[in-house]
Amino acid sequence: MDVSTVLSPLVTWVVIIISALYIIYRYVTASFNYFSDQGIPGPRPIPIFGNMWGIWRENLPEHDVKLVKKYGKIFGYYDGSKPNLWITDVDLIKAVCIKDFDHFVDRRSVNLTIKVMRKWMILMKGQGWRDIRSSVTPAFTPSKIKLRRYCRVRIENCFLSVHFFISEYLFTVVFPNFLSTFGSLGEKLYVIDDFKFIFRLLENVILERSQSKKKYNDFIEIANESISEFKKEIDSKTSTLFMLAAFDTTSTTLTNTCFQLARNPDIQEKLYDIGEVSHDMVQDMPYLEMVIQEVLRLYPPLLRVERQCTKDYSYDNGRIHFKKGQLVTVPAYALHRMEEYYPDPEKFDPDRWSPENKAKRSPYTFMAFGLGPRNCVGMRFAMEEMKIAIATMIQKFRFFPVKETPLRFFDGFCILLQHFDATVGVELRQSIPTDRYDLLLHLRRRIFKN
Ligand code: HEM
Repeated sequence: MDVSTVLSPLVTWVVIIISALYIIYRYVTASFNYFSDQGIPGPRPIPIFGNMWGIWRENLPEHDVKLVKKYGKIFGYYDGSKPNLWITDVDLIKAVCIKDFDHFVDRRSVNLTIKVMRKWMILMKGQGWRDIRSSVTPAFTPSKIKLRRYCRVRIENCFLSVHFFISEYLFTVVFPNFLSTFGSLGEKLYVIDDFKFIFRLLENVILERSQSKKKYNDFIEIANESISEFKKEIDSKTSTLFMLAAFDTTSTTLTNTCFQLARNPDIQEKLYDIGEVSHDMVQDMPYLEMVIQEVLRLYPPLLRVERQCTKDYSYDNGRIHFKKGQLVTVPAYALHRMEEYYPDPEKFDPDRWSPENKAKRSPYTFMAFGLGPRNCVGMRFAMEEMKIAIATMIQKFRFFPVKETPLRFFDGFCILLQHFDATVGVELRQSIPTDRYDLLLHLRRRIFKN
């Protein structure tokens, strides 16, 4: 047999395969010179995963701190193949979130077809977001909040938390079109049991309330009122976001506050001296507010604040270009731990928030509630709710550290801070006839279902 007749189909196949691999390689790495062309530093990306390979093994808060330390205040990162500029430079943060917000209206596209989630305000875009934001905002003005007496924050509520999905979320970041392409499979991945529990709970509460005339004055009512005032086609599922945004963030912050108070008895006693609280008093509790702000600085429940460029933009006389579709990340957790902005950053020090000390710092160094027109709509509500909860707890209980106290957060890709294990000692302040009565709150968090 003629060797050339055998070789030529083989050679043809080898050439086809190599060419195909080369084309795929070029396709998946096409965006990888986006930042280097602009002279912006950053970690080297790899095909398909960009800079996210192995991130599921990392502890995300620590990962973000390391990156910022290594690459500085402005650097390029790739979520899969998508360019994402990380910024901790206060002028650029201000430009993106406030001054030139018009170019950065949206958050990342998740392309959800899942009915229950696609109307979440946090995921909405452009005009749809503007419409719902302007209808919801009036429900959170100080006068409206004042009308609501939500002292019914029960201790179990404080510690309710949704175990946010790690692998599922990572998947949608690297492959953003997956959910829209594989609708029902996406739904199965995303809507985990914890979510279903919350959805069902909320639906039942709303149904029950619709059948009674009783006023509850809590955030479920806020969400529902503002949504029903909104004339467009919005269903009650929108309020599931309020429930998640409100429960998870506030419960995490209350847990973290208990920890810091346990470790800092002087600060705890200073809060106790404030005495009984009422709604009106809570407005004027500067020290309590300083304590909560310091807790939020050390542990911002949302580790990263994100924007997507919605219109091409150029910054600093064209030094940095943002193309439509590009992502921008403000790594809040890492920003809050930058020595330059917060000296001795690991130290819990509420005095950083005294008016004099605050005035020495740029306001754009604090991102716990985000910034600008797209910041947290529930910020005032959350602050008041937490102030009342903490002041009420401190009057009744004293927190103290126990052996297993180290506060740890889950490893893996989850931009919500999730406790791995949180144990704190609690004793009743009132003297009880027999002896001191010690309670141990064991707040064990499990990512894996039992
Ligand atoms: C400790 C409590 C809370 C923290 C730390 C927190 C933090 C945040 C952050 C960082 C954002 C993103 C902001 C940005 O991108 O600039 C956000 C958005 C949001 N938060 Fe909160 N939040 C808290 C409580 C609440 C509460 C109580 C509610 C509702 C009652 C709420 C509702 C929302 C909504 C609807 C958005 C999306 C806003 C939009 O896209 O326009 N949050 N929150």
